[in-house]
Amino acid sequence: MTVKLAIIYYSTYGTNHQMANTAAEAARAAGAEVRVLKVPETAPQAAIDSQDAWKAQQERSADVPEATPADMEWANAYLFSAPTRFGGAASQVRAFIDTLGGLWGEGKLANKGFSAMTSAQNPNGGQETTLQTLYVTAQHWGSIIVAPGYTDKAIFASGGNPYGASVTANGQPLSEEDKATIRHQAKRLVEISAKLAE
Ligand SMILES: Cc1cc2nc3c(=O)[nH]c(=O)nc-3n(C[C@H](O)[C@H](O)[C@H](O)COP(=O)(O)O)c2cc1C
Repeated sequence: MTVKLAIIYYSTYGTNHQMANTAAEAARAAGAEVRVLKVPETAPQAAIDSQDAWKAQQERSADVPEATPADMEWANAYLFSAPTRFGGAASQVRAFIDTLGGLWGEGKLANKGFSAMTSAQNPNGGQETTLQTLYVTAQHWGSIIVAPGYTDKAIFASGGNPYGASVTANGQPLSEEDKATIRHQAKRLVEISAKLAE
Protein backbone atom coordinates (compact mmCIF):
# COMPACT_ATOMS: atom_id res chain seq x y z
CA MET A 1 0.00 0.00 0.00
CA THR A 2 1.24 3.51 -0.77
CA VAL A 3 2.43 5.48 2.22
CA LYS A 4 0.55 8.77 2.47
CA LEU A 5 2.71 10.95 4.68
CA ALA A 6 1.50 14.18 6.28
CA ILE A 7 4.45 16.34 7.32
CA ILE A 8 2.98 18.78 9.81
CA TYR A 9 5.19 21.66 10.88
CA TYR A 10 5.27 25.04 12.53
CA SER A 11 8.09 27.51 11.99
CA THR A 12 8.52 31.08 13.19
CA TYR A 13 11.91 31.71 11.58
CA GLY A 14 12.22 29.01 8.92
CA THR A 15 14.22 26.17 10.50
CA ASN A 16 11.35 23.70 10.83
CA HIS A 17 10.07 24.70 7.40
CA GLN A 18 13.44 23.71 5.91
CA MET A 19 13.37 20.50 7.95
CA ALA A 20 9.90 19.66 6.62
CA ASN A 21 10.97 20.28 3.02
CA THR A 22 14.12 18.18 3.43
CA ALA A 23 12.08 15.31 4.86
CA ALA A 24 9.49 15.62 2.07
CA GLU A 25 12.12 15.25 -0.64
CA ALA A 26 13.49 12.09 0.99
CA ALA A 27 10.04 10.63 1.64
CA ARG A 28 9.01 11.16 -1.98
CA ALA A 29 12.24 9.53 -3.13
CA ALA A 30 11.31 6.57 -0.91
CA GLY A 31 7.98 6.26 -2.74
CA ALA A 32 5.56 8.09 -0.45
CA GLU A 33 2.81 10.46 -1.42
CA VAL A 34 3.58 13.53 0.70
CA ARG A 35 1.71 16.59 1.91
CA VAL A 36 3.79 19.32 3.56
CA LEU A 37 1.41 21.26 5.77
CA LYS A 38 1.86 24.15 8.20
CA VAL A 39 -0.29 24.34 11.30
CA PRO A 40 -2.44 27.47 11.53
CA GLU A 41 -0.74 30.49 13.11
CA THR A 42 -2.31 31.51 16.41
CA ALA A 43 -0.20 34.59 17.20
CA PRO A 44 -1.71 38.01 16.52
CA GLN A 45 -0.59 39.61 13.24
CA ALA A 46 0.77 42.57 15.23
CA ALA A 47 3.22 40.23 17.00
CA ILE A 48 4.37 38.79 13.66
CA ASP A 49 4.74 42.24 12.13
CA SER A 50 6.89 43.35 15.07
CA GLN A 51 9.73 40.97 14.01
CA ASP A 52 11.23 41.15 10.51
CA ALA A 53 12.41 37.52 10.60
CA TRP A 54 8.98 36.23 11.64
CA LYS A 55 7.25 38.32 8.98
CA ALA A 56 9.70 37.09 6.32
CA GLN A 57 8.93 33.46 7.23
CA GLN A 58 5.20 34.15 7.06
CA GLU A 59 5.70 35.49 3.52
CA ARG A 60 7.96 32.55 2.52
CA SER A 61 5.32 30.04 3.62
CA ALA A 62 2.27 31.89 2.29
CA ASP A 63 1.63 29.20 -0.33
CA VAL A 64 1.99 26.22 2.04
CA PRO A 65 -1.45 24.73 2.75
CA GLU A 66 -2.66 24.67 6.35
CA ALA A 67 -3.03 21.30 8.06
CA THR A 68 -6.58 20.16 8.74
CA PRO A 69 -8.09 17.12 10.48
CA ALA A 70 -8.99 15.85 6.97
CA ASP A 71 -5.24 15.63 6.19
CA MET A 72 -4.75 13.58 9.35
CA GLU A 73 -7.48 11.19 8.21
CA TRP A 74 -5.98 10.98 4.69
CA ALA A 75 -2.49 10.14 5.93
CA ASN A 76 -1.27 6.74 7.05
CA ALA A 77 1.97 8.20 8.43
CA TYR A 78 2.80 11.38 10.35
CA LEU A 79 5.97 13.44 10.71
CA PHE A 80 5.67 16.41 13.07
CA SER A 81 8.28 19.19 13.17
CA ALA A 82 7.99 21.78 15.93
CA PRO A 83 10.29 24.41 17.41
CA THR A 84 11.09 23.99 21.11
CA ARG A 85 9.37 26.52 23.33
CA PHE A 86 10.40 26.33 26.98
CA GLY A 87 11.06 22.63 26.61
CA GLY A 88 7.94 21.62 24.68
CA ALA A 89 6.42 21.96 21.21
CA ALA A 90 5.34 25.44 20.08
CA SER A 91 1.77 26.17 21.16
CA GLN A 92 0.69 26.50 17.53
CA VAL A 93 1.37 22.77 17.13
CA ARG A 94 -0.42 21.94 20.37
CA ALA A 95 -3.40 24.04 19.23
CA PHE A 96 -3.62 21.99 16.02
CA ILE A 97 -3.31 18.76 18.00
CA ASP A 98 -6.20 19.96 20.16
CA THR A 99 -8.48 20.01 17.09
CA LEU A 100 -8.08 16.24 16.64
CA GLY A 101 -10.34 14.97 19.42
CA GLY A 102 -13.05 13.92 16.98
CA LEU A 103 -10.69 11.85 14.82
CA TRP A 104 -9.09 10.34 17.91
CA GLY A 105 -12.56 9.34 19.17
CA GLU A 106 -13.19 7.50 15.89
CA GLY A 107 -9.83 5.69 16.15
CA LYS A 108 -8.59 7.32 12.96
CA LEU A 109 -5.18 8.32 14.31
CA ALA A 110 -4.34 4.79 15.45
CA ASN A 111 -1.92 2.28 13.95
CA LYS A 112 -0.10 4.84 11.79
CA GLY A 113 3.63 5.55 11.85
CA PHE A 114 4.54 8.67 13.83
CA SER A 115 7.88 10.42 14.02
CA ALA A 116 8.93 13.84 15.28
CA MET A 117 11.62 16.46 14.68
CA THR A 118 12.45 19.69 16.48
CA SER A 119 14.85 22.60 16.72
CA ALA A 120 15.98 24.73 19.63
CA GLN A 121 18.44 27.55 20.10
CA ASN A 122 20.56 25.47 22.49
CA PRO A 123 21.77 21.87 22.14
CA ASN A 124 20.55 21.13 25.67
CA GLY A 125 17.66 23.60 25.61
CA GLY A 126 14.89 21.01 25.43
CA GLN A 127 15.26 19.23 22.09
CA GLU A 128 14.78 15.81 23.67
CA THR A 129 11.86 16.84 25.88
CA THR A 130 10.02 18.37 22.92
CA LEU A 131 10.34 15.11 21.00
CA GLN A 132 9.33 13.02 24.00
CA THR A 133 6.22 15.08 24.70
CA LEU A 134 5.15 14.77 21.06
CA TYR A 135 5.64 11.01 21.39
CA VAL A 136 3.42 11.00 24.50
CA THR A 137 0.65 12.39 22.30
CA ALA A 138 1.33 9.71 19.67
CA GLN A 139 0.85 7.08 22.37
CA HIS A 140 -2.55 8.54 23.25
CA TRP A 141 -3.50 8.22 19.60
CA GLY A 142 -2.32 4.63 19.35
CA SER A 143 0.08 5.67 16.61
CA ILE A 144 3.25 3.64 16.23
CA ILE A 145 6.35 5.63 17.17
CA VAL A 146 9.11 5.35 14.58
CA ALA A 147 12.14 6.91 16.26
CA PRO A 148 15.42 6.78 14.35
CA GLY A 149 17.44 5.27 17.17
CA TYR A 150 21.02 4.81 16.01
CA THR A 151 20.08 3.11 12.75
CA ASP A 152 22.36 5.22 10.58
CA LYS A 153 25.79 6.82 10.87
CA ALA A 154 24.23 10.19 9.99
CA ILE A 155 22.66 10.34 13.46
CA PHE A 156 26.06 10.30 15.19
CA ALA A 157 27.33 13.07 12.92
CA SER A 158 24.42 15.40 13.70
CA GLY A 159 24.50 15.28 17.50
CA GLY A 160 23.40 11.73 18.20
CA ASN A 161 19.74 12.24 19.11
CA PRO A 162 18.02 8.84 18.81
CA TYR A 163 14.53 10.29 19.38
CA GLY A 164 14.42 12.34 16.19
CA ALA A 165 16.25 14.93 14.15
CA SER A 166 16.92 17.99 16.29
CA VAL A 167 18.59 21.05 14.91
CA THR A 168 20.38 23.65 16.98
CA ALA A 169 18.86 26.65 15.26
CA ASN A 170 21.06 29.60 14.41
CA GLY A 171 19.06 31.22 11.64
CA GLN A 172 21.31 29.65 9.00
CA PRO A 173 20.47 27.06 6.34
CA LEU A 174 20.53 23.48 7.63
CA SER A 175 23.93 21.81 7.75
CA GLU A 176 24.61 18.80 5.52
CA GLU A 177 24.86 16.66 8.67
CA ASP A 178 21.39 17.73 9.82
CA LYS A 179 19.94 17.20 6.35
CA ALA A 180 21.37 13.67 6.21
CA THR A 181 19.80 12.70 9.52
CA ILE A 182 16.42 14.20 8.51
CA ARG A 183 16.53 12.28 5.22
CA HIS A 184 17.28 9.06 7.05
CA GLN A 185 14.43 9.61 9.52
CA ALA A 186 11.93 10.32 6.72
CA LYS A 187 13.01 7.29 4.68
CA ARG A 188 12.82 5.01 7.71
CA LEU A 189 9.35 6.33 8.59
CA VAL A 190 8.15 5.61 5.03
CA GLU A 191 9.65 2.11 5.02
CA ILE A 192 8.17 1.12 8.38
CA SER A 193 4.80 2.78 7.70
CA ALA A 194 4.56 0.78 4.46
CA LYS A 195 4.84 -2.41 6.52
CA LEU A 196 2.21 -1.14 9.00
CA ALA A 197 -0.17 -0.34 6.16
CA GLU A 198 0.13 -3.81 4.53
C1 LIG B 1 8.89 31.79 23.42
C2 LIG B 1 10.12 31.04 23.01
C3 LIG B 1 10.60 30.02 23.81
C4 LIG B 1 11.75 29.32 23.45
N1 LIG B 1 12.20 28.34 24.28
C5 LIG B 1 13.39 27.73 24.00
C6 LIG B 1 13.92 26.74 24.88
O1 LIG B 1 13.33 26.36 25.88
N2 LIG B 1 15.14 26.22 24.57
C7 LIG B 1 15.84 26.59 23.46
O2 LIG B 1 16.95 26.10 23.28
N3 LIG B 1 15.32 27.48 22.57
C8 LIG B 1 14.11 28.05 22.81
N4 LIG B 1 13.60 28.95 21.92
C9 LIG B 1 14.24 29.14 20.61
C10 LIG B 1 13.47 28.36 19.53
O3 LIG B 1 13.51 26.98 19.82
C11 LIG B 1 14.02 28.64 18.15
O4 LIG B 1 13.72 29.98 17.84
C12 LIG B 1 13.40 27.70 17.13
O5 LIG B 1 13.88 26.40 17.33
C13 LIG B 1 13.65 28.11 15.70
O6 LIG B 1 12.83 27.32 14.87
P1 LIG B 1 12.08 28.00 13.62
O7 LIG B 1 13.14 28.70 12.83
O8 LIG B 1 11.46 26.87 12.88
O9 LIG B 1 11.05 28.96 14.17
C14 LIG B 1 12.43 29.64 22.25
C15 LIG B 1 11.93 30.65 21.43
C16 LIG B 1 10.79 31.34 21.79
C17 LIG B 1 10.27 32.43 20.89
